[in-house]
Amino acid sequence: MIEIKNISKAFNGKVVLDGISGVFKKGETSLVIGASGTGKSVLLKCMLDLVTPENGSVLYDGREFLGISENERKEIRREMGVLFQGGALFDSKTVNDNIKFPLDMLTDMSESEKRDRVDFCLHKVGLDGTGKRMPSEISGGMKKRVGIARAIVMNPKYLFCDEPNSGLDPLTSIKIDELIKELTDDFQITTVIITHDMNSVLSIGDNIKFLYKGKKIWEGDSNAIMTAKLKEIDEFVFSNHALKKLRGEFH
Ligand SMILES: Nc1ncnc2c1ncn2[C@@H]1O[C@H](COP(=O)(O)OP(=O)(O)OP(=O)(O)O)[C@@H](O)[C@H]1O
Repeated sequence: MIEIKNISKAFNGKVVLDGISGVFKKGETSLVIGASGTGKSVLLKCMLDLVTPENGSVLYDGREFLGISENERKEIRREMGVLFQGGALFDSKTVNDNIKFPLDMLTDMSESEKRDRVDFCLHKVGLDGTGKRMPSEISGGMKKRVGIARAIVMNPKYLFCDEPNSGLDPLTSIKIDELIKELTDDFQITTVIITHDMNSVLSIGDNIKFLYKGKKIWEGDSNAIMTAKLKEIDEFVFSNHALKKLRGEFH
């Protein structure tokens, strides 16, 4: 479980996050949603300590993450996996070596142990047999899967996904969502996903935190969001033409 308390951040006097609190539960896919520029990525960076908030705390299973020594922070960092927007693979490394990278950097496992772990993760993301390919030789959806395999290779307690569906077609997006959900469930990970994909909201939104102009103005699950009585949510949810049509606004 991750708990954030009263996170606030300003850049050059402009408030970007305004006292955000909340809980991300183990075994759940928790989504942070909201329009562009509303502070989602900055919140994620605060949780990863890539940006220092002016105020607030981030607790990983009760352990404070901000303002602690680098050694203590390293311990918690080893328990995190991050799927960066666009996958962020090393173009000059094979799929195998991309996935193995955190093991090389952070563990003293033997080469054969690392190979087993990489094979296991490749299998988990449905990419058996592709380890020797280069990133340039695989599709966008496969690159995301490789990014996910790398994010779970250290067997993380916490998984962060920044816009996991960006640049993917709708069907591939659904498959990536399903994969993240399945891994979260199988390994009881606390998963935090930044998105504005309504399909993800409806299909894997165990918990949804809705940000608006730097504040969390609503929280609930994928069923509750469809009937939430907030103008800002209505604008966000029904900005999608298909959903508007379902509601009968188009004739
Ligand atoms: N390093 C920075 N310096 C100054 N302003 C920043 C910095 N990082 C983010 N901002 C500002 O903070 C605000 C929130 O940005 P953020 O990237 O969190 O939005 P977002 O909700 O993730 O948007 P998107 O969905 O488009 O990715 C924006 O106005 C952005 O310009």
